[in-house]
Amino acid sequence: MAEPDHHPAEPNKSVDDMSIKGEEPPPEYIVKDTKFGSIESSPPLGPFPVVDVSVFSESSSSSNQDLEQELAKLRSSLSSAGGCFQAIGHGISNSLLDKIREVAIEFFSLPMEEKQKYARAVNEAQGYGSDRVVSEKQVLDWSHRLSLRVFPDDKRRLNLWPQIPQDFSEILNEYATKIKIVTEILFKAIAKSLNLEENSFLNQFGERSLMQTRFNFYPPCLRPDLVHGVKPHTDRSGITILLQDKEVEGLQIVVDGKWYRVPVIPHALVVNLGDQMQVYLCAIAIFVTWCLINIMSNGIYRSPMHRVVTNTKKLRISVASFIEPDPDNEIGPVERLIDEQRPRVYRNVKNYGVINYECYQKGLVALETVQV
Ligand SMILES: O=C(O)CCC(=O)C(=O)O
Ligand SMILES: [Fe+2]
Repeated sequence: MAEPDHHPAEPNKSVDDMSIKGEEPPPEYIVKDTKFGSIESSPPLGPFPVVDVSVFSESSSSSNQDLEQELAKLRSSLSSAGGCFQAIGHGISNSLLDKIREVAIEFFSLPMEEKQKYARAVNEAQGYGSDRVVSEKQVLDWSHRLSLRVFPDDKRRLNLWPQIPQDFSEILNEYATKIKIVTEILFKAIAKSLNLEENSFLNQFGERSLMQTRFNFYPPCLRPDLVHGVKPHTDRSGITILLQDKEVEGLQIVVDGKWYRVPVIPHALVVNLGDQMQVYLCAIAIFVTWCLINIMSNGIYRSPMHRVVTNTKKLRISVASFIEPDPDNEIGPVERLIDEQRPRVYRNVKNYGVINYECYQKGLVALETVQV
């Protein structure tokens, strides 16, 4: 039966099936528009600093000098140098990081029939499958995802949490709980790096902030030069904490208009800001100019443009956790910070996640569409 007009067709072949059979990517996967730069598997390694976040934790006994040094790295990485850093000293054990990757691979290796039990329904965000199709022109990405809401925990849709491997739910719960703690430490550190009150972001995100964890699977592709694992986008979140594959590279980030590879550091977490933080910080950055000399000289903290490329030989997985405020809250620059000298840059928006997703799937820059 034909799909109704308002649902552009979902892909009829699965990428893992095409990958196993060694099929060339069909036309709907082939990238034609190179507005964001052509696909290169090996651009230079990027200038993404490694930040020891243990110095930010309340129980830390590190010296003031160490704290200032890590805060300086945070500032430079989130403003000019690509909007991303790799966090070590985050307090999550190597064995838990390995376990979450293992259960991801075990799930992905199950027969399609089993995985389909957790299939994403058309027009829903959670579940297993390819990305939702929102436009006839959408170029499809060479990846599958399993997306699950993990917080607030009363909002979990447990029927979409895999039963095989058996310990999947337990490990995800343990991992997500630890990531939440890391996020709280980072929110406080970011506030500190801007000379803001420590709880500024925690208060804005609130007790019931959302956390969505997405397992990304990128099967090998015969023609990595023609497809994206994930097309160029900025994250819709406030902040994203990404566990990369332990061995296989693929993530690239734009710095000053050029693509750079993000190196694999097996037990580090890649941290980047998302659009919702950029909107919020935009107003704050103007408000607190006097204490931001070094940030203002580099622009404000940004949500970086990134993409994933595939390769011919190895499956790549990653586990991304997106933290954002309640979608029913209207977000936007804080009203009292806007006046004639400090004009509004972004309009207020509700449910920004939907705007972000539909824009990037159509090849647009999401934040540009909410500028005034
Ligand atoms: O797989 C990765 O390294 C990044 C994935 C990503 O950008 C995303 O899920 O938003
Ligand atoms: Fe992303």
